[in-house]
Amino acid sequence: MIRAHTTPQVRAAEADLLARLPEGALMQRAATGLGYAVLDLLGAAYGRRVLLLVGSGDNGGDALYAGALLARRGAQVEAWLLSSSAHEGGVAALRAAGGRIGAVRPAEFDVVVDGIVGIGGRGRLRPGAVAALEAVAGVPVVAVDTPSGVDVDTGEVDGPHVTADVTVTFGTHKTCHLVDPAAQACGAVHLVDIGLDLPEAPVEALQAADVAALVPRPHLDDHKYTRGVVGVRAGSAAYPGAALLSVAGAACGLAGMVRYDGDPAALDLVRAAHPEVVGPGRVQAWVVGSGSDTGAEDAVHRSVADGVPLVVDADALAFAALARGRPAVLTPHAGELARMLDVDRAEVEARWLEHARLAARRYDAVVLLKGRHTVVARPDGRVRVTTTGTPWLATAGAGDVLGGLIGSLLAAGLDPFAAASVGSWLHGAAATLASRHGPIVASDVAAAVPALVATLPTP
Ligand SMILES: NC(=O)C1=CN([C@@H]2O[C@H](COP(=O)(O)OP(=O)(O)OC[C@H]3O[C@@H](n4cnc5c(N)ncnc54)[C@H](O)[C@@H]3O)[C@@H](O)[C@H]2O)[C@@H](O)CC1
Ligand SMILES: Nc1ncnc2c1ncn2[C@@H]1O[C@H](COP(=O)(O)OP(=O)(O)O)[C@@H](O)[C@H]1O
Ligand SMILES: [K+]
Repeated sequence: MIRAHTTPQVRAAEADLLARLPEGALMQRAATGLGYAVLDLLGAAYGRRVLLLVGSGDNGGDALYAGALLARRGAQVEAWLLSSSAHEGGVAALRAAGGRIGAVRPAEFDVVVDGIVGIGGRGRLRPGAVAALEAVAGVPVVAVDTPSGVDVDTGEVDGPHVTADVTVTFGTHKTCHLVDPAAQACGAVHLVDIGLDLPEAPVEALQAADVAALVPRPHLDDHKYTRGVVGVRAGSAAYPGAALLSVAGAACGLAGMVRYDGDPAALDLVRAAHPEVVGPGRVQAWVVGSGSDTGAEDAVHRSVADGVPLVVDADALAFAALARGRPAVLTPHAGELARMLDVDRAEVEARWLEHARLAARRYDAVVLLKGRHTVVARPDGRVRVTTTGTPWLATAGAGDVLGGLIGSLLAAGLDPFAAASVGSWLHGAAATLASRHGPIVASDVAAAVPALVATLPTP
């Protein structure tokens, strides 16, 4: 599991550790990890030209000590001090190692180390920092802890900021490493363990091993009913394809049986494509709404009345309030969530975390906000971010497949938060697997799920 802690949590853990370690030890751990990460990127130190952008705090201190490490290995290191003060020990260490302070000719560097601000950054970057970033545009950047200029604890970006190739963070991940738009500014994120002892994290990202432990697998004595039956109420005369794709997601093999109880107009198509799918009857979970058109309200009513967990997607999201307080997963994209909350789509896309959490609280259900890094929020504020996937997944009908897949996980007994986060992880990873030979369509994603599950590590 990747865990993202808040700045106050990191500060508290740091204070705890600082009290037990010799002075400067923590920064040495951080700077050493940073220095080797820069070395990794450069391939070698000797003769390479490194520019440190140094702010007034400990983030700049990390950059200066890492610069000293690189200078001792033969790199030409220069530090551009962006403030009237800089970490004194770091400045002395860089000088002692042969590094230079000031007199910078920006175009000539192999890498820029962004030590402007980390978790102590407040508000927009100051003009001097913005000018420095403009001067080094085009040079690869390693960000220290966080890309300067992004909001560390929300993932929001409001103004100029660093766009890094690599971000080297310390002790734990922060929200900005997972949640867009800030996550897009991080590049590859590398975590350096500095020994912090941390509490439970409010934001996390499942990894393959976590998914392997959560994904339902049949027991020796299971039969189809004990594995769970998922029912699909999707599709309409206008949108029969949505029925097919929802069923395709539900019929990836993770539940024991799939029932189709949608528009009769789509039934023959469903039967022809999925002969294993049966008609209406008892289910352990419902998937409602994809392409449901005018039948959406009735589908939500009947599914809620059944008392089993449900996935509410697409057209049914307009009636999501009917599922309030039920074990439910609502699966809007940004435009749909904007309508649910009566705000502009741009507002949602600027503040993913805030809006996913707000909707989860307001609808008292798990909300899965679809995007590049999908955000899954529980009413109590806990969040999982999906980091699997590929831009090829932005294809019509992919959301229908996701709804069906999550429904099958609910039917198999996963709670809504687990079903949503595991389903979303599998969906993204299946898209990546399916797209290894090129472009994909939604049904390719469903078709790749079984092969993907086969690659999961044995728990
Ligand atoms: N907390 C921890 O556990 C550890 C922290 N370390 C480093 O320390 C950093 C935090 O250091 P600090 O608390 O000194 O804070 P930072 O160095 O992140 O930033 C604070 C400094 O930047 C200036 N500043 C704030 N907002 C600015 C803005 N918008 N534009 C320009 N300058 C701005 C402030 O005047 C302040 O002096 C971490 O990000 C990490 O790099 C590591 O050395 C080791 C462990
Ligand atoms: N840029 C992107 N990178 C990765 N995944 C994306 C991107 N854009 C969208 N997605 C994913 O693609 C799917 C699109 O679903 P959705 O918007 O519901 O489309 P549809 O309604 O056509 O099915 C979602 O799972 C979403 O997370
Ligand atoms: K930084």
